[in-house]
Amino acid sequence: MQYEVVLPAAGSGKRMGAGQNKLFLKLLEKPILIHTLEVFEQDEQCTGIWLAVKPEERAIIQELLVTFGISKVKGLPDGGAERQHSVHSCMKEMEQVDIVLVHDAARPFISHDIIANLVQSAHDFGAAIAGVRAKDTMKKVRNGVIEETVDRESLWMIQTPQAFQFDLIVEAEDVAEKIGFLGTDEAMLVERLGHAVHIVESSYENVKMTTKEDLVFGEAILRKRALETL
Ligand SMILES: Nc1ccn([C@@H]2O[C@H](COP(=O)(O)OP(=O)(O)OP(=O)(O)O)[C@@H](O)[C@H]2O)c(=O)n1
Ligand SMILES: C[C@](O)(CO)[C@H](O)COP(=O)(O)O
Repeated sequence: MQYEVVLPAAGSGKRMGAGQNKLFLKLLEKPILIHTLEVFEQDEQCTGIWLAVKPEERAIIQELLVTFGISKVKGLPDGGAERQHSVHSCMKEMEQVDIVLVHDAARPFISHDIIANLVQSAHDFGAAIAGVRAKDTMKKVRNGVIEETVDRESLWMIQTPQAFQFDLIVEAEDVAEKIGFLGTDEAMLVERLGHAVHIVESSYENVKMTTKEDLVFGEAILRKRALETL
């Protein structure tokens, strides 16, 4: 089942502390951004990629697309102050499609089988997001003191891709912009509309490259996968 993907790539990478957009940092000699783009370039079901970028980084990203042979990018709209704004910027330029995925460009390790499950679930139910079950005990903390231990059995660590029927996510983004609601993921915007969002079990390898430690994990995952192909 075909889909288009929105990849927000206009962040500043503050938590990475690299002094640049972390997506340009390399994992085994290839930029994080390219690792992620290649997943969708190589997925036959992906019919288009939309990349939200900082205006001052557009030229360098266009050069990277040519260098690495990424041909599916349909547009590079300006990113916004927040991740949600960057995503919405892409949505405003897209033409109608059935299913659209939103995926952090900082998550290079998503697999085609999980993407396919998300697309099918979004087709069936309207909205579906990737996640993994919490592995650690989770507690609410206030002023440095434990306030509550949350029942771990019902807790999931949410990732991207987040997959939606196009009209649903466009409505959710438009409403959020109109009322000034800011979420940390797209699912929050759809939940606010009262629409059920389904979970699709993902992989613990689908790590978002956020802090320097994640780069170590990332290169280890790449080496592991290289050994598996031998
Ligand atoms: N205004 C923003 C903020 C983030 N992103 C993108 O959204 C994804 C997830 O965001 P995050 O991991 O938080 O990236 P940064 O915002 O760059 O990181 P930080 O919060 O540490 O600055 C990344 O691919 C990032 O490039 C974006 O397109 N526009
Ligand atoms: C969308 C997300 O990846 C789901 O876990 C996460 O909320 C993004 O957070 P960030 O601070 O914008 O990286």
